[in-house]
Amino acid sequence: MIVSRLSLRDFRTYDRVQVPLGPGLTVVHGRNGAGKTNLLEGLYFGCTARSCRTSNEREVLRFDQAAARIEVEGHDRDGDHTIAVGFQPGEDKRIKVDGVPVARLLDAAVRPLVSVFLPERLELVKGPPALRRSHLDAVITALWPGRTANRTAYRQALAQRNALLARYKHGRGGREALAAWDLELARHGIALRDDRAQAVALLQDPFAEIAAELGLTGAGELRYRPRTKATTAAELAAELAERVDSDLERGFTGHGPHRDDLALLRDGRELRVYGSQGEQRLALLALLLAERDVLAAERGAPPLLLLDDVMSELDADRRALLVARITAAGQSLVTTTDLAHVPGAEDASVVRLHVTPGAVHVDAPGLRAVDAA
Ligand SMILES: Nc1ncnc2c1ncn2[C@@H]1O[C@H](COP(=O)(O)OP(=O)(O)OP(=O)(O)O)[C@@H](O)[C@H]1O
Repeated sequence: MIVSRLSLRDFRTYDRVQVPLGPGLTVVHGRNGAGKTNLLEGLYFGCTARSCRTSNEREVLRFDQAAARIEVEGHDRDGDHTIAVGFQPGEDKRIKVDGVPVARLLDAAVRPLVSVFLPERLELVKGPPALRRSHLDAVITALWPGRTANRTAYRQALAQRNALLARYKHGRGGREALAAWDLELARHGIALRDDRAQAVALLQDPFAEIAAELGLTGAGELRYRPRTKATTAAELAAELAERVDSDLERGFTGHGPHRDDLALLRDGRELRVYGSQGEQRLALLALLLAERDVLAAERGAPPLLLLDDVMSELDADRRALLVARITAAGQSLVTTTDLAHVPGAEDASVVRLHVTPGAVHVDAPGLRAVDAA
């Protein structure tokens, strides 16, 4: 779905605001603290029913307000669509797609896939492996939605096996039942390992190429680090059986794809450990852009790309390359304090949203003008 309009009510700094989005690039500009990221977050919330900034979603309510409402309008091959999200802390979100209530927005076929770059997301490069694993798994879901069921089955088998291990550790059960779960876990584990390997294989070349283009010095590399060396379910089950004594002692499963990592490297060294802040930012941006290319190739459409404040740390040549790349296909929204930092921002095809606290001035000669405050 291409988003054509975003409406926010009582979301962060916005009382009521309605803004258009361009089919290509939309640039959100304004001084520090004006509310640019709030607008980007509102768009993400409208497409996913989640915040991309905080796990404490209460924070998105405008100060002293009880409820927020976010609406996203757009269109795809099948026609026009509307996604509405009503959020009131303590209650289930009220989500409607084309007027029909749905329990989860992430399963809705019409919603756009969204990829977001925020300074907070540097944790993906710097943080623990679990963050990169779950990011990689989200990419797999976006690439091949049908494969999500295998991951869920793996997680369930792991929870069952861990429950048995914990019971044994506390003297409440034997170890006989474990073998059955080993096979189940191994079967789904090998499939999960294969999916991750396949996704990383698709991402590796674009990641290296884009990292170089954005100015990462040295060779950028994405490397999948599976825990297991097994290539079949039987081999993985055998590995699990070999380690069963230490698992019983610990009370949980210490081996398998739930311990995998995705390494981001520069000249063979981990950016997580050795990368500067600037290098880590470039690597994150390269990863998101590589995913966008791969998704465009596999799914026929790139995700909506939201880039918060990426321009300030790039030199003029890199900015031009980045804008050329993101405007080549798909829809994107970029925030900046300075419009001059986005080459081509003045083009007639670009929608410019000038943000001042609580209000947005729309400059979109190619679209119907909307002024909102
Ligand atoms: N729930 C809320 N209700 C009202 N205002 C809020 C809320 N949450 C944050 N703010 C205000 O939003 C402002 C920050 O907005 P935002 O993060 O969008 O700024 P920005 O334009 O992206 O700035 P920068 O360029 O510095 O990153 C702050 O003044 C903050 O007090």
